[in-house]
Amino acid sequence: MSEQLVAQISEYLTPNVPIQLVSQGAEAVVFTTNVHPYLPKESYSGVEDAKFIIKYRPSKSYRHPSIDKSLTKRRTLGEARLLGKLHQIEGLHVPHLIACDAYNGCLWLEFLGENLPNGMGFSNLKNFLWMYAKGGNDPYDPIVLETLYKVGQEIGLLHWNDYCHGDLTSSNIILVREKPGSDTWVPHLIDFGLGSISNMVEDKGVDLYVLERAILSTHSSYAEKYNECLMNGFSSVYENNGKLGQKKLKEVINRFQEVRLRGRKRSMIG
Ligand SMILES: Nc1ncnc2c1ncn2[C@@H]1O[C@H](COP(=O)(O)OP(=O)(O)OP(=O)(O)O)[C@@H](O)[C@H]1O
Repeated sequence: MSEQLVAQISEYLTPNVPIQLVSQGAEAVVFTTNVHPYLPKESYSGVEDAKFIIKYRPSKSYRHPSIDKSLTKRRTLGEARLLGKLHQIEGLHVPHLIACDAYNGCLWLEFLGENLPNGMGFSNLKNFLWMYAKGGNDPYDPIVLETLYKVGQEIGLLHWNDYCHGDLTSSNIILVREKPGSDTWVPHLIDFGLGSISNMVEDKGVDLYVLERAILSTHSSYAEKYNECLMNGFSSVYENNGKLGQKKLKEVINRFQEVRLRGRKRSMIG
């Protein structure tokens, strides 16, 4: 990370907020901190390892300052609003929004997940599947298949409620244990920077295709079964919604197949 960026963030957050870098993407820098943005320390300091996420969109010097300010504000506010709305959908899991400073491009979010055993990395879906594919475990362990089904249900709920993710990779799905020590995982969807309210089957088909490709490219030997479990979970949400659900499911799946076909043609042509 450049010195200029570190200085920009440190000045904004002040030395009272110690931060640790998690990732630096094209648009945002993500940190963890043990400081809550507004609760007094006494109210959570008893909680072991209190941790929060800070997602910061730094200003971009290559953009005109006024365009930069308005883009930063719009994107930060957009993600915060979406998280707020998604949080109200029963059964859907996204991080709690703790605070939003749209003018400075900053979101504070609930920290989700944990480090997987045996140095298998952070508990996102990608690493979780690696753990079962590589770690001498059964890649078709019932825990894996059940977790994938639940991932499909999360996406089904998102789409059924007419929201789309926009960047549905296996790293943007964080798995959280149902209870400490439990082997049951609850998938949470993160990173709604490209998310939208959309009833368009095209957007839904693209979301499904992006995730299918992500699983195919990292877990090719098991991808067929994995994607089947995902789609079973996805379909179950629509099928629980009667005839309308069945009709809409057909539309989404048809479009998903079209998107897949377009993707194949594109990769054949190069
Ligand atoms: N609520 C959270 N709990 C735990 N980790 C998180 C959370 N939000 C983000 N992260 C971590 O930070 C990483 C980047 O976050 P996010 O995808 O939201 O930012 P981004 O800048 O859009 O990233 P990218 O450009 O890589 O897609 C995630 O892959 C995850 O490891």
